[in-house]
Amino acid sequence: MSVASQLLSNVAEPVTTSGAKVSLVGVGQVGMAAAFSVLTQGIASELALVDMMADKLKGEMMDLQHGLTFMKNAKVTASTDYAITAGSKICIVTAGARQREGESRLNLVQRNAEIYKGIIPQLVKYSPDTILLIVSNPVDVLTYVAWKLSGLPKNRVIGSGTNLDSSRFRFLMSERLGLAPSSCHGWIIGEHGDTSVPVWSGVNVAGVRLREINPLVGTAEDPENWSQLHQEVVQSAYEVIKLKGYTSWAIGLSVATLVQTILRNTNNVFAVSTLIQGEHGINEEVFLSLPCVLGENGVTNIIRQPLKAEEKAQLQKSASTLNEVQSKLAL
Ligand SMILES: NC(=O)c1ccc[n+]([C@@H]2O[C@H](COP(=O)([O-])OP(=O)(O)OC[C@H]3O[C@@H](n4cnc5c(N)ncnc54)[C@H](O)[C@@H]3O)[C@@H](O)[C@H]2O)c1
Ligand SMILES: O=C1N[C@](c2ccsc2)(c2cccc(Oc3ccc(F)cc3)n2)CC(O)=C1Sc1ccccc1Cl
Repeated sequence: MSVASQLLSNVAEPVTTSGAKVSLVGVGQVGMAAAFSVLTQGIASELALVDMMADKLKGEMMDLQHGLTFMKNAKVTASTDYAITAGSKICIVTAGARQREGESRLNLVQRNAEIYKGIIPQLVKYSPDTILLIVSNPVDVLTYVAWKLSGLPKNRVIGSGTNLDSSRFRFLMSERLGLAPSSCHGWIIGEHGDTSVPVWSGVNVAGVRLREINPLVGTAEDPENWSQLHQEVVQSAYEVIKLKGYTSWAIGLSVATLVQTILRNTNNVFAVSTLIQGEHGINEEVFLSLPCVLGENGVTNIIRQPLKAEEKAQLQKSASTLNEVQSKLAL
């Protein structure tokens, strides 16, 4: 008799398909930061990794497995075969090509859309009830591409959107006020990246709107130049790239937080990319970020934020731009 059979007195067969399985495609800088965050916070009971680079994939899996004694236990698997993702509650997609020096966003979109054609149908084949969480850039267009390729309902295809933009904004606000970032509230909406939209009317601490104190906050006439905070959100992205060559920890933590909210059905609100056709006078079939209620069924509600005319105009401009880009894609 084996040691195991002498050691273990069997009572019942263990369940093999865990209830909190998360799959992650793309074990690059962002993917591994997200994987590490999900595991160290004990968010998933099973984590399946997929990538096209077999050696890196196996190495990352082994390295995470070797740390499991220091974490709440989880099953960590990896394969270039999407069958490993079967039964996933959530599939995170960070796979994609990075923007080349001088490459247009449209060209990047087309390259990544092609990559998605090999990923999204496979994920849905093995996990037809999954929620897709898209991170690859340009994230808003690629969330639309994932929605179209997957055939899933709009509530189950979510982009990380301006969740990272908003967390950077809250950190920068906290630095100005000497408060914890979690006590500084501000929402960045619309298109992720350079053209995101800060909703200045809602920026507050403990419900005290900065605009109640200084009505010029967020305007060019503001002597304190609070609008620089949003410029710094964009600048800091470029600065991190210049300093370390990529970004990982903040986006990884933001993805893990979204995953936790969905798996635990906690109905927290985050700025994520969702199909916003019908909101704020937008008629195009585009994904942009608004404050969304997240739970086990994905996006269950969009918060109806009162927006200034200028903020609405910026959203509508982004919607038109994305619609133009999407119309050129062969999906
Ligand atoms: N949404 C956001 O806020 C945000 C923030 C940071 C980065 N990003 C984006 O995340 C993406 C990943 O960034 P990164 O720094 O991790 O890049 P990376 O190059 O380090 O990793 C990408 C990974 O994808 C894999 N991959 C590529 N094609 C694949 C395919 N067809 N199938 C499976 N795997 C494939 C690569 O092998 C690589 O391991 C980029 O598009 C980046 O712009 C988004
Ligand atoms: O922090 C980040 N690192 C990035 C990156 C990561 C690895 S290579 C490039 C990065 C940085 C700067 C510009 C840059 O250009 C793009 C390119 C395509 C695109 F769809 C969005 C931004 N990308 C990806 C990315 O989305 C962020 S967040 C961010 C980016 C710009 C402005 C504001 C924010 Cl919050």
